[in-house]
Order: sequence, then structure tokens, then C-alpha cells
Amino acid sequence: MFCKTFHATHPDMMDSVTNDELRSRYLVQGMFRDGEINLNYSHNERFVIGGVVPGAAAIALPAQTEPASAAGRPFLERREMAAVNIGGDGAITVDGQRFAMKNKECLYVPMGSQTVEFEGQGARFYLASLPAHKTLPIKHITLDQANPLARGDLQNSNQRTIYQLVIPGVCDSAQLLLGLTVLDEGSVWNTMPPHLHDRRSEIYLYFELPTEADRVMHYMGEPDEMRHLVIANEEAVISPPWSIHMGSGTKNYAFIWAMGGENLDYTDMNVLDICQLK
Ligand SMILES: O=C[C@H](O)[C@@H](O)CC(=O)C(=O)O
Ligand SMILES: [Zn+2]
Repeated sequence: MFCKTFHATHPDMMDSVTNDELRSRYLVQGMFRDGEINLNYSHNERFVIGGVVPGAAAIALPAQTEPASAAGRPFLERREMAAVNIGGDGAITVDGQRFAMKNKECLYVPMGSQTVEFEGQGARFYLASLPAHKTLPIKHITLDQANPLARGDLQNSNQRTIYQLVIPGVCDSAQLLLGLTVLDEGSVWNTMPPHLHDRRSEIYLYFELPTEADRVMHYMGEPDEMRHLVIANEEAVISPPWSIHMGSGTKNYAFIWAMGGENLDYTDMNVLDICQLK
């Protein structure tokens, strides 16, 4: 069912891991493959993240496979999910209700949904799912409906818009908080200055890096022991609660951030001073 399981980790192990080990623990690759759905499991908040590239045929979210008592039951029996289209026009059908999905549109799919089908030649759906304890209304969210936060400026190469998509006031959820941040041309820094949020884990999916040779230098780790991962287009990185998450790209780009944890308060974060970083 899952391409890979990512274990939760203690920050102590950062002292001894090589770059390759760091990548194998936190970097999620190979999610977007033609005609496939690829899901990955993280023990941080029990996040499931993945990609669906439908191509000519529709692709359904698979049923659970384990434990035996849950086998064959819907994937979202006890989970909620958001799907964001990072490709061309497509559609998602949930229990017979069809939603046309354009680029950068999001669908919140509640706990208890039985069948979820993805379609559209050229569509690319990013999926982020977390355990849920209640069923909320299904909701299609466009960037126009999102809560936009203008951050940074061109002089500091970090001018960007943070579109909050799944957040109280825009779309109710059990624990998922999700949004999409778009950097302006000439700006390359995200999440500058960085922050920590001990009550939530977060996953960033970087996309719209314009060429094969473009990369984002993503920084993680405790603020005084930072490490980096070099990330290519449409790869994701897991950020444990003890880790900062920030990056600088070879060009401007976009990324989807998804958080899970014990509250839905986006502002529950400690913003760091750049001079605290090492
Ligand atoms: O906890 C919140 C997340 O890390 C992001 O919303 C930050 C972000 O999109 C940015 O500053 O560019
Ligand atoms: Zn964050």
C-alpha cells in the first residue's frame, strides 16, 4: 500500500547521519509517476502523503489493506485528506459528487468518504492525509477563496504569498492545516525567518521549479545545528516538530505546506532570529 514508511526520529541522530541517510529519512521522492498513485506513510502525526497522475484512465484511492479487520474498508474511514492539483485541468469524484479541479485548486475530502476517484490527462494531484476524529463538510477551495498573507519583499529576495487553504475560516478540518505558498519572480527564500512549532509536524512539497536543473536548498534540524537537503521539483520533505524548515531556490518556485498536530492555530509557532541559527 505504501511506497515507503518514514519513522519518527530523535534530533540526536542528526549528529551522525550522512547526507544520504538524511535524505532517506526525510526526503520523499517519486510520488508523481504517469498512470500511478503513490502513497507514503510518515510516523510524524501518521501523515500519508502521495501523488496521483491519472493520465488516460481514472485512478481511485485504494482501500485499506491492513490490519485484517480494516482490509477493504475505505482509506478515509478514520482519516481526512486534502488534494491539490499541481498540474493541468482534472477532476475528483467523491461518492458520486464530481469536482472540476484546475491548477492550484484544493479539495478537502472528509473522514467517512467511501470512494475517491482522480481523472484528467495532465492533472497531477498531491495528497496529504491525517487521522481524523470527526466528519466535516467536503469543500472545493480556489486561491480566490484562500486567506492570502503577503510576506517578505523583493529587496530581501523573499517576496511571496502564503495562501491558507485548509484553515479555520476557510475550510474546517479535524487536524489538517494546509496551504500553498507562491514566490514572486526574483524571490528565492521561503519561511525566512524560520520558526519552530513543537505541537505540529509539517511537510513541504516543492513544485514549479522551472527546469530539470533547478533545486531548492532546504534547511532542517535544530536551529543551532542546521543541515541541508538539496531538493528537486515535486519532491517533499518531512519536518519533525524539533526541526526548522526553510529554503532557498535557484529560481522562484511554489510549495504546499501541510501540518498535523494538536491544534489548528497557525500562529502557534516560535519565530527565530536569524542570528540564532548555526
Ligand atoms: O508553519 C507554517 C509554514 O511553515 C508555512 O506556512 C510558511 C510559509 O509558507 C512561508 O513562510 O513561506
Ligand atoms: Zn512551519
